[in-house]
Amino acid sequence: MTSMACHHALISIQTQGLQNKVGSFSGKIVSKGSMIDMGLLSRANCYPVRRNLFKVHASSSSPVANPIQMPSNGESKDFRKKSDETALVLIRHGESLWNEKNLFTGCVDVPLTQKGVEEAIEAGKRISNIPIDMIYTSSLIRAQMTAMLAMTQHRRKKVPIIKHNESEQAWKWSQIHSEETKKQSIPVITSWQLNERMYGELQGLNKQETADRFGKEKVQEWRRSYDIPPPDGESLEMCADRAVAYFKEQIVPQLLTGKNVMIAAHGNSLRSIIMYLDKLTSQEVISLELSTGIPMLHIFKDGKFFRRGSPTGPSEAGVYAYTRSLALYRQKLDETFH
Ligand SMILES: O=C(O)[C@H](O)COP(=O)(O)O
Repeated sequence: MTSMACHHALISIQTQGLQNKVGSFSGKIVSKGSMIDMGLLSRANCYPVRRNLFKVHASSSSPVANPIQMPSNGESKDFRKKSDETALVLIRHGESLWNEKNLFTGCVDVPLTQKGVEEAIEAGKRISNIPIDMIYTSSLIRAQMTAMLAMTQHRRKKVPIIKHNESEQAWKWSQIHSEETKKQSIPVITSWQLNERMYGELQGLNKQETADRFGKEKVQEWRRSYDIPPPDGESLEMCADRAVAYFKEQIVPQLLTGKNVMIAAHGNSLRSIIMYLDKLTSQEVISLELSTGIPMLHIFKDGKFFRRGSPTGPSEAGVYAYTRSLALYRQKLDETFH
């Protein structure tokens, strides 16, 4: 596959040097999977209090194969046959006001532009036929806006609800006291560990002016290398230490219980997670670029992650025919919501 064709197929991922590692991005060739570190899953949790708060009953999940609740005699009935695969959707937030101004943003909490809002809605259309049972976002508003706006387009029409975990009281005061209403909602867990890499002394500086001042190569090294941190900031490796650890400790257990998960986060926190999922080397991750507002799909099956490319192809069939389970899910949506 030429790099142009790859670029077209995946849009946001620069693939040079990556094809051999992850297989074809056209979706026709199954990509190489990554074994989950099962040892880490059972390791003592770093966030014991939070973990209990986040526990969601497995019965509220929507396995890919038969996920939706079909109305029957005016009542909802679950169609839940255990599926052996779950979907993992990753999405970088839409354009922010500082992306527009070309400023280093990092952990500064900046909202989306109008274009970013539109990108999030467009992303939502592209994943509107993919099951989503849980959403994880960073604690930054641009990722949260993106997740919420994307979900307005989902055909299942469940309501995404932020689980407030800043205190026991906030948690308690935001409880839902109807099992039926709970079934029609999607928990949204916000977590600082998914935040953008902290850009240190670069935060608020113009990217072009910084390159002019320190040299293009130096700035590119700060922005894309694996282990060289920007002044007083986090390297990708440091960002991975918290983002990938959170992914393994909090998100993988949800996938293992059959939950379909969406993560709305940031260029570099997602690069570190994709590096883990696709087993990229520290050299390969240098050329991994994520565009704003482009969703990416992985399938989790038998403890491995399979990249399914980005659901942005010209025809949706090319996207959703990737797996039989996703095709079945879509068929159920067609039958129920048409
Ligand atoms: O934090 C930022 O400035 C951007 O969101 C990501 O920056 P990058 O393109 O340098 O990775």
